[in-house]
Amino acid sequence: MAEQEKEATLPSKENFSEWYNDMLQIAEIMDVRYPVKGSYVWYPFGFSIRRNVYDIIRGLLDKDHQETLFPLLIPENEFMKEAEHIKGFEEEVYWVLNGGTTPLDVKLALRPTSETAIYPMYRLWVRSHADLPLKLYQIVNTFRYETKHTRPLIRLREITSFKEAHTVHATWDEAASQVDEAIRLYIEFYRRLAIPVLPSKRPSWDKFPGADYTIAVDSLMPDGKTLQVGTAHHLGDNFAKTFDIKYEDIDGEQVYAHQTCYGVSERCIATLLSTHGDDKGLVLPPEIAPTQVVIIPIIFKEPEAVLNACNDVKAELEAAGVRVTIDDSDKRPGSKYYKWEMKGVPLRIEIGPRDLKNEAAMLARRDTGEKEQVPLASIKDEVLSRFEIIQVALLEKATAELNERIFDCSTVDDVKERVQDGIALVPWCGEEKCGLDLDEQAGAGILGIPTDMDEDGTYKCPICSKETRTRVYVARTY
Ligand SMILES: Nc1ncnc2c1ncn2[C@@H]1O[C@H](COS(=O)(=O)NC(=O)[C@@H](N)CS)[C@@H](O)[C@H]1O
Repeated sequence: MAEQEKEATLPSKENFSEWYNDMLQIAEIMDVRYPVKGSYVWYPFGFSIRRNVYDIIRGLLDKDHQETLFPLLIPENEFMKEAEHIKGFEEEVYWVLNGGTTPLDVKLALRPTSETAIYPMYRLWVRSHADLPLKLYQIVNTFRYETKHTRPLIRLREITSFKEAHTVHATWDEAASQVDEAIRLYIEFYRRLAIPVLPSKRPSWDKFPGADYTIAVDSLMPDGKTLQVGTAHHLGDNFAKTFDIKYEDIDGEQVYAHQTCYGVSERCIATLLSTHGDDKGLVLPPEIAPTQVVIIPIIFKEPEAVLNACNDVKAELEAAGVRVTIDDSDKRPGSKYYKWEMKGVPLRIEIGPRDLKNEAAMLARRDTGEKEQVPLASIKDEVLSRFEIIQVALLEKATAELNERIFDCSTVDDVKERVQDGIALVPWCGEEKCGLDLDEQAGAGILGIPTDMDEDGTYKCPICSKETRTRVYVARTY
């Protein structure tokens, strides 16, 4: 990529929307200039972040799932089988009508999600209870003709990094346990990105088309809006009945299976970059960072000795598995600091002639800016221990920021005010009408009922004043 001619500066993160757009370009994450609305191009640097992030979710899934790959094109007759599902996607699905100049005899859908591609095959694969549970996932591109405002990493028409898992179980309860397991996996996945997320059960009008219920995890973006960064759906036996997915149980009876599906997209990267970034650019958790350490030689005399010391440190860190580079370009140190801070490199090591004399090096943390001189003899341990410290510090900081922006509210006016900054926790009687009225009056919708919160109080619905023991998250959303 052409180096930035002059050092483009980011707007303040206070102006999140502008910061976000400029960050994607200046830090070389995604190039938004591709001539198809809702389709964007990964820069190699952004793609290496994506690879590190998706290696984490693969590692978590591979413990008891198998990765696979299904076709992109779905024949109309299969896509149109499950009524609820169609209703949910008919406005979003792209169709292929021709092969070259030949009209196709069967229209083909570009998968918006892959239930109707996978389940006809599950019908062939699932025969006996011994085949269950079946737990597969794939990481593919999917296509949704989004009519709302498209946004890189957040709302795409071509979702480039759609991780979708599809599981088959013998009973409704086993599928329900799998949904809970999926949410636990997502919470762990986001913990590894140092991102706190809020799990909640979506209201019935917001569940996945064709599902019995949906549990989602949401993150809070710097502008006070929440982002749905993962969902898990209990599909009951709805799709099994539609696609005839049955198994022979131990009594020899044919029984419809129960299923789940759960998905994450590149929104996980949107929240990673947005939550930890600052006015100088990205701040990356060490496990994700394509470059974890950059070594800057401070050369104004004894260049040989300084560069030798830098190479020795690089070799020692590489031997310990650290992703490290030396920036020995002829730029002045300040512009080097700018570049690597923009790319979110967690640690910078500065080595100059004075450091050599003291057999030490200067270690600078990207997340706090803290600089400390450390002995060259223990540089490897100093670096590795700081990776742990940075990971914990980023998660603690993001968790504190989230908790400060969840507000107990009892009136509509409270909600209206508080959702400008974050998430309102609001009593709800459970009636859809009250939920929709609240959305209309407060300008923010019900996210869902927290699944990790024990309620022991009684409250009054702010719309109808009915007594209730249930409270819901309410927020402005992407
Ligand atoms: N247009 C989009 N751009 C980016 N991410 C999206 C988009 N639409 C949905 N997502 C993300 O993809 C996740 C899964 O999508 S979904 O519709 O909720 N669920 C499914 O499609 C199910 N088949 C589980 S994979 C959502 O939670 C959301 O985080």
